[in-house]
Amino acid sequence: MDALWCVVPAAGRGVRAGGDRPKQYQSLAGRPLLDHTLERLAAHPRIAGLVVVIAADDPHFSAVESIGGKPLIATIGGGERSDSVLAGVLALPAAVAPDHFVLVHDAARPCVRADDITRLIDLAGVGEGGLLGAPLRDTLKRADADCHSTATEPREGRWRAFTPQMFRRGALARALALAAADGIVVSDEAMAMERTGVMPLLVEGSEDNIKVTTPADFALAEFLLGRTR
Ligand SMILES: Nc1ccn([C@@H]2O[C@H](COP(=O)(O)OP(=O)(O)OP(=O)(O)O)[C@@H](O)[C@H]2O)c(=O)n1
Ligand SMILES: C[C@](O)(CO)[C@H](O)COP(=O)(O)O
Repeated sequence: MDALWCVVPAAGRGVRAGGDRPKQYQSLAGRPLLDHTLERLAAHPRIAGLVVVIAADDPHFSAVESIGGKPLIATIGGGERSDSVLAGVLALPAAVAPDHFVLVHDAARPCVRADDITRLIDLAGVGEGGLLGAPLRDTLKRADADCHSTATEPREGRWRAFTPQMFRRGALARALALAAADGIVVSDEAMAMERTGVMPLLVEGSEDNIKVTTPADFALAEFLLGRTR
């Protein structure tokens, strides 16, 4: 399989992270979180190029034509992550044919391991795509509005979804557009594909592929940056 392009949704507001700027531009080990993620993706030998999706009013993004020797295209996202991902898929170069696989990886996940990306490409690339994730290992509780546990949910067969997620360009664009037309906000690409009858392959990845979401996640991500590659 040829090297794949990767769409990087980076148009979020980072509300849960707080701070004076969206989390993807906050400092992680002395540099913007987004730079770590883009450089890690660009360093992967099976990634051909990156489409980074930014907010229309983003004053922080530094436009460059390449990173780590790989082409970098910037495009404008939308109100929901799924809108941004669709915009990124549509902004891929024309040379990325509809049946070519593409990756989608959150800007907010800077600690993704290269070996996990390789395994996803190798395992999910023989079917209709898939995603990195990990089986739930803790007991799962259902909470009421007052944070009291009302039930224990079965965890058998339950996974946490990570990114990258990997699907064929045309099928992904159609699935995302269909969800939007149906008024459904999908929380990941796999959900959009599942709605079309695809059963994405779950590929177990490292639990340190954290999504930086709250202020506390920055310290953990800094710790993990030095221990993952
Ligand atoms: N309209 C949006 C919303 C999110 N994202 C991106 O999707 C990734 C995962 O989303 P999340 O962690 O929820 O980021 P935010 O939406 O920024 O966080 P919050 O919900 O706390 O505002 C992030 O890299 C974020 O920049 C995006 O490109 N476009
Ligand atoms: C796509 C994702 O990273 C899978 O776990 C996650 O859904 C994105 O975070 P969000 O807060 O749902 O946008």
